[in-house]
Amino acid sequence: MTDRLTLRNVSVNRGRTQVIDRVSLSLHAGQIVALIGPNGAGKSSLLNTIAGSIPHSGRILWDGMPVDRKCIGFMPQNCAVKAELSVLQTLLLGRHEQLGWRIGDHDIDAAGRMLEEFGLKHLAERCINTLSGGQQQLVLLAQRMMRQPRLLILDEATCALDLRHQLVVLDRLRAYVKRTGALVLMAIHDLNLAARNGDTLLLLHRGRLEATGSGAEVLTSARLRAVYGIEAHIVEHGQHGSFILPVSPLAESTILTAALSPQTNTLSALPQAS
Ligand SMILES: Nc1ncnc2c1ncn2[C@@H]1O[C@H](COP(=O)(O)OP(=O)(O)OP(=O)(O)O)[C@@H](O)[C@H]1O
Repeated sequence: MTDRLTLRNVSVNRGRTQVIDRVSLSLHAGQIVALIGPNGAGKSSLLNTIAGSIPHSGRILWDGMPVDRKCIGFMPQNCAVKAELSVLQTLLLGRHEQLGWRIGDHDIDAAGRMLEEFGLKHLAERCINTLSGGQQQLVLLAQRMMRQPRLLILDEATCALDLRHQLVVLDRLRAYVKRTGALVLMAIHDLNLAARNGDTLLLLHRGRLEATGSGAEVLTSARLRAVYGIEAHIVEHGQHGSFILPVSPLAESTILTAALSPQTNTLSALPQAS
């Protein structure tokens, strides 16, 4: 049986405000799930809750059991490192639960392979707090993957990366899912990246799960208008599927009244990029 992450009626309060409102979902492992939604929608709150960092009501189960934190790799938003550790030491810490008094050759080899995979080998001896924001983000992601988690939870883990590194990371995550059958759950703001790389998209809006499905199912012009408050075209692009072309923000007053009208989802008149 494939592992499954199940949420039943999960609600979260922060301060006096309910920020997650009765979210229920069921996600099978062996896929990348992109969690999207506007600023303040509750993405980080939901991920922190699943990772066990925030109290909640309702049930969160992994394969029918309460989630064992040992099977989770979690990279929260803005998790810059201040410690004076080398990049190699930082990666090895990803395995701290397995490390005994000695660090074995296989751990060093695994860290070496991971550094290579992420193009970080030349930085192995550098102190992590001297790296750029994007380099740190890559190191911390590689560290989480050193744990070989069954459930990898990433909160905007590509936001500091240039375009090439974003693609490299998503490529690595895809390979990881294929190799291990893990579930990757990642909050991401770039909707095109989410649609292209997410097997399933979860759209969160004001703490509620607004839509679930493939990129084409979730990201319609009408939804972008109603949830994000933007006018956008969904441009069909042959074998690459569709992509979102943001045009303009709606006036605040229009956002609340934006209707969900499926007829306006595709603008086929736009020129197709070659
Ligand atoms: N520590 C906190 N105390 C009180 N309210 C909080 C706290 N952290 C977040 N919130 C509120 O919870 C709501 C959801 O915030 P959250 O960070 O989960 O959203 P998000 O979708 O991740 O946003 P972003 O895309 O901006 O990162 C927001 O209204 C935010 O102001």
